[in-house]
Parts: sequence; structure tokens; C-alpha cells
Amino acid sequence: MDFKKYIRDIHDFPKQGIVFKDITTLLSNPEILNKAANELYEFVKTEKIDKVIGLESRGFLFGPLLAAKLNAGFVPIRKPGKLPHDVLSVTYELEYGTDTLELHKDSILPGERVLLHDDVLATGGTAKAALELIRELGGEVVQCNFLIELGFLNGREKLNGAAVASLIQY
Ligand SMILES: O=P(O)(O)OC[C@H]1O[C@H](OP(=O)(O)OP(=O)(O)O)[C@H](O)[C@@H]1O
Ligand SMILES: Nc1ncnc2[nH]cnc12
Repeated sequence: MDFKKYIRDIHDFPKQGIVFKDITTLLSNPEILNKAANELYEFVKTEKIDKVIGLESRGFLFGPLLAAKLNAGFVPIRKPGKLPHDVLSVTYELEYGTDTLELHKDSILPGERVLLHDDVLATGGTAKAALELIRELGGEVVQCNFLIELGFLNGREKLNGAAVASLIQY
């Protein structure tokens, strides 16, 4: 299946020089949406997973679908100030400046087997920060699972040997 046909390149969004991979054209096609969700599930279906962790906001699109297929719970990692209960926070470097992610302290139990999911692995900074939060709670990261990997940005190298699976590579 050539999923790339269903992804739209938007030049200079959100900033000059960025080629933004727009997945709304994939999501809006029922057959392709279903195929993509099934293939992401295929990467991990032989593993016992307790929690699927989705990264705000586009990790919330396939994350709950994967959780339902895996018979696992879904847990959001959010941008600051959005989660209402006690949180762990991590601040990480972006290309310019810093950003923060938060996770509810009671959302993962020590030893739980976790699948981290996001739509895009680019520089890897976001996923690396998420791994720190999950591990601080004692979660065991079984796989980092992405719809798209921008291989030329070498994000995988930031994930310190975690198992990485991606459906579409550029
Ligand atoms: O590998 P990185 O270089 O860290 O980039 C990947 C992140 O960037 C995008 O999120 P964005 O911050 O645009 O937020 P959004 O999902 O809310 O649109 C994408 O959804 C990933 O979460
Ligand atoms: N080029 C890109 N397209 C879509 N999402 C992204 N997140 C980080 N880089 C991106």
C-alpha cells in the first residue's frame, strides 16, 4: 500500500523552509484510515501492552484506535497546563527554544508495558522527552510507533536504542 499518495506536502508551514506532512487527507479516507490503523497494530500485535501513550495532539488520532485493538488503556501526554490532576513534567530543547510535556503521575504503574505512539518522528526531541516521563513512572517501553518517520532528521538516534517502528518513511 502506497500510503504516501494520501499525504499532502504543505510548503512553508508552519514556518518558512518546513515541508509539513499533512495527514488530514489520509484520515479522511475511510479505507486508508482503516488500513493505516491495522498496519500500525501489526507492528506490535504480538506484544502484551498495558498502556498506549499518545502525544498531544496528533498522537491522539491513532493512539486510542491502537489501544482499543490491543485491549490496552490509552494515556495522553499533554502540553503544559492541560492535565487536571498531579503531573510529572519534562522540559526539552526544540530547534529554537524549549517546550514542556506533562503526564499524570498515576497514569502508568511501575512495570506496566507501554507503547508510545505519535504521528510523526522528526528530530525525536518530543518522543525522547516522553520516554523520560514514562520511565520516571517505571513504565517499560516496548515500542515507539509512528505513522511517519522523517529519516533525514535522524530522530531514531535520540531514542537510545528503544524499538522504533514507522509505517511511512521519508
Ligand atoms: O520529533 P520532533 O522534532 O520532536 O517532532 C515531532 C512532533 O512534532 C509534531 O507535533 P507538534 O509540536 O507540531 O504538535 P501537534 O501534534 O499538536 O500539531 C508531531 O505531531 C510530533 O509530536
Ligand atoms: N515536517 C513535519 N510535518 C508534520 N509534522 C511534523 N512534526 C515535525 N515535523 C513535521
